[in-house]
Amino acid sequence: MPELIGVTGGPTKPEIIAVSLFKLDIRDGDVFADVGCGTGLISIEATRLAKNLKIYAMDARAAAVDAATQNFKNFGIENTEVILGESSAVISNLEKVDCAFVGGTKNITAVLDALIEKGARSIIVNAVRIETVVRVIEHMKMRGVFDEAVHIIASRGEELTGETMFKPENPVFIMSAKQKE
Ligand SMILES: C[S@@+](CC[C@H](N)C(=O)[O-])C[C@H]1O[C@@H](n2cnc3c(N)ncnc32)[C@H](O)[C@@H]1O
Repeated sequence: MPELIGVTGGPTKPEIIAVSLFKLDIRDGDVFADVGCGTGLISIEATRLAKNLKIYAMDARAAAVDAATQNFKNFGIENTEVILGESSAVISNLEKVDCAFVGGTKNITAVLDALIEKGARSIIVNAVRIETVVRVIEHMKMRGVFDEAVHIIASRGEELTGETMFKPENPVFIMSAKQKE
C-alpha cells in the first residue's frame, strides 16, 4: 500500500469512515461527491465498496487539492476530478450527484441545498462542532430529507509499559439525509 499524503484536518479516522460509508449506501456506477475531500481518503475507500464510480473531490484549500490529486495517482484511483473551490459553487456546476460525503462544513446549508438540487439520494455529513450539528439537522428537516444522526466515540489502544491503555479519539457526529430516487 502506498503511504497516504496527509493534510491539516485529515485523514478522517478509519472507524468514522467505516460507519459513514456504510450509511452512505454507495452503489456501482454512482456519481460520488467528496465534499471537503482533504486527503481524498474517503474517495479511495469508497472505490473499495462500489465499482465504476465517477468521483468529484473538492476542497477550498489548494494544499488539500494537491494532496488528494497525488493520493489518487499513488493509489491508482481512476475516473476522478479534483476541483479547487467552494463546494456549493462546485456542486452547482455538476450535472448530477447520486451520493455525497461532506467532511468540510463551511457554508453547510448552501452545500446541502446544492446536493439536494442535484438529486443526491444519500448525503452523509461529519461534524465535530455542536452548532454545526444543530444547523445540519435543522436544515435537513426543513428540506424534508433528514434520516438520522449518530454520535461516535471511539478509543484507540496504545502501548503503555508493555500493556495496553485506551486513549479517546475526538467524538464525531454523523448526520444522514435520504432523498427519493
Ligand atoms: C476535516 S477535513 C476533511 C478530511 C477528509 N475527509 C480526509 O479524509 O482527508 C475538512 C476539509 O473540508 C474543506 N472544506 C470545508 N468547508 C468547505 C467548503 N464549503 N468547500 C470546500 N471545501 C471545504 C477544508 O478545507 C478541509 O480540507
